[in-house]
Order: sequence, then C-alpha cells, then structure tokens
Amino acid sequence: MPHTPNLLSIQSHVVFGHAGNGAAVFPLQRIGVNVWPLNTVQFSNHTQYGQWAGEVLPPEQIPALIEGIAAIGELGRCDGVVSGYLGSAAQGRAILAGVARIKAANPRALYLCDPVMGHPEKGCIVAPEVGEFLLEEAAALADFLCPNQLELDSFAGRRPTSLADCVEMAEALLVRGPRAVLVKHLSYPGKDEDCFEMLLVTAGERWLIRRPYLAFPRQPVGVGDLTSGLFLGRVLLGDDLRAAFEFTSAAVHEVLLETQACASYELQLVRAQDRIAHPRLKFAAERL
Ligand SMILES: Nc1ncnc2c1ncn2[C@@H]1O[C@H](COP(=O)(O)OP(=O)(O)O)[C@@H](O)[C@H]1O
Ligand SMILES: Cc1ncc(COP(=O)(O)O)c(C=O)c1O
Ligand SMILES: [Mg+2]
Repeated sequence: MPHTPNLLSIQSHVVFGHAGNGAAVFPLQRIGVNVWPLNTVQFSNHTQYGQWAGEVLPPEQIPALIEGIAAIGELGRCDGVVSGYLGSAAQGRAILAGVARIKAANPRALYLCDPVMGHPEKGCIVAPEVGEFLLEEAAALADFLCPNQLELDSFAGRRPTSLADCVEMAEALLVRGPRAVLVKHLSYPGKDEDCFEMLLVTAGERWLIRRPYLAFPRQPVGVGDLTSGLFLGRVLLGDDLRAAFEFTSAAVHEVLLETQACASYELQLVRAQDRIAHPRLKFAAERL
C-alpha cells in the first residue's frame, strides 16, 4: 500500500465558512493526505466580513504542540509543513523553530511557506516586520514559496513590467533558498484579462498555466490557502512539481466553478469534493 503522507498545516481556522486550515484541511484529506491541523487562530469567520469573534493562539503554544508530538515519538513521521497567515514575526519564528525541529527528525520533510501579506482591496494587511521576516528568515528554510502577485511585488520592491519581469522577480527569490517559487496569481501590464495565470519557477524550469478567468461579485477568500495546501499535498503524494502544479490549478478551478454556480461567497468545498480529488479539467503547463 502506498504511504499516506502526513502534513502539518499551521494556519488559521474559522468556525463558519472556509479560510486557512478551514480551506485546506478537508481538500487535503480528500486527496489522500493525513493532515495535522495546528490552528494559529480560531475565529468565528474570516476577517473579510469586517467583524469576527475568537482568539489567537499564544505563540509559545506552537513549539509546545510540536514538542508534544515529538514526546510521543511521532514527529519523524511528519513529511511536510505548510504555514500561512502570521499574526506576528514572533509567531513566524516559533513556526521556523518547529520546522527546523521537524527537519531534524525527518530530513526529507518539505516546508511550504505561503508568505501571506494580505490584499489591500481585501482589507487584510500585515505588519512590515512580517514582510521582512518572510523574506529574510522564512525564505531560507522554505522548500517552496507561494506568493501571489502582491506578495511577489512586495518581496521585489517594485511592480512588474511584463511576464518576463514576473519570471525574473520569482527567480530572484530562488536565490534566497527555496527550490521552487509558485506565483499563485499573476498580474502584469499586457496580461490577457480573460485568463487567470499562475507561474512556477525552479532552478532549471519555468512553467505557466492559464485557465479561464471567473468573475465573482466578491472575491472568495481562502483560495490561496487551498492552492498552497493542494500543491504541497500532491508533491508529498509523489507528483513531480509540474504535475502538482497542473493538478492544483485544475482542482482549485473546479472549486471556483462550483462556488460561482452556487452564487456563494464561501468556497463550496464539500460540493466540489469529488472534483477536487479527480478534476475533470486539465490545464497543461506551458514551458517558458
Ligand atoms: N479562474 C479564476 N478566475 C478569477 N479569479 C480567480 C480564479 N482563480 C483564482 N481566483 C482568485 O484569485 C485569488 C487567488 O490568488 P491569490 O492572490 O493567491 O489569493 P489569496 O488572496 O486567496 O491568497 C483569489 O482571490 C481567487 O478567488
Ligand atoms: C482567518 C483568515 N485566514 C486566512 C485568510 C487568507 O485567505 P486567502 O487564502 O484568501 O489569502 C484570511 C483572509 O481574509 C482570513 O481572514
Ligand atoms: Mg493568500
């Protein structure tokens, strides 16, 4: 029987709806990954509603929970770690210490860092110290870095002038340490507005995926968290990076099609579950 990978997912959790672990855990389970959810916050709902109840996990709880898994002798079975939204650089450092501990227990474990910096139009912005921490500290330990365009711009300190420039900006991040950079959402002058584009760069390869652009009255939340989770999940299941990239794009598109068909603001993960596991569509990655 093939090994069922174990993935520690360090993200926010919402009671109602889907964001953070609330967007990533079920799809990961549905594709055959054992998820160890470590919830950095528990909120009633995602923050784009403008109001929520709940609490942030004290940063010292992150190493304590990881240490608890080590104490029962199971930490070496962790095959991968995803981290998402960080409340502070201190919380980020606690996560990196946990990742280092896991890599010591299992040197083959992979770390994907989703460098969440927020979306000005979604109203979610992180403190400047978090941006610096992500570039100066997290990128060095990450095997995969998954910025969106705004996060890529923030790392580069400028806006792109073209697709080739986006590639250059992503490749500049490779120098910081990750083996691959997945840009989850491209935006640059001259881009075809009918297409939604994602980019994957490694030391030797550059891949672009285009899929149809879907219009929403309000952009759903949690898509980035779903994207980064599925990508690492498929890598842990044995896909090469191109195959994981193509699978992720197709599965996320299936979720958005269902969400659009239901005229829902929240991602329709349960309704789309069979198509997450077995997307009907395939968007082939184009080599640049
Ligand atoms: N095919 C598509 N058409 C339109 N919007 C899309 C499509 N695929 C993803 N999106 C949107 O793009 C964003 C995903 O990219 P990203 O910038 O990583 O978002 P996030 O803020 O969720 O991290 C989400 O707002 C998502 O709703
Ligand atoms: C609690 C919570 N987690 C995660 C996110 C990130 O979601 P996304 O994947 O859209 O970046 C948000 C966005 O508002 C949020 O409120
Ligand atoms: Mg995001």
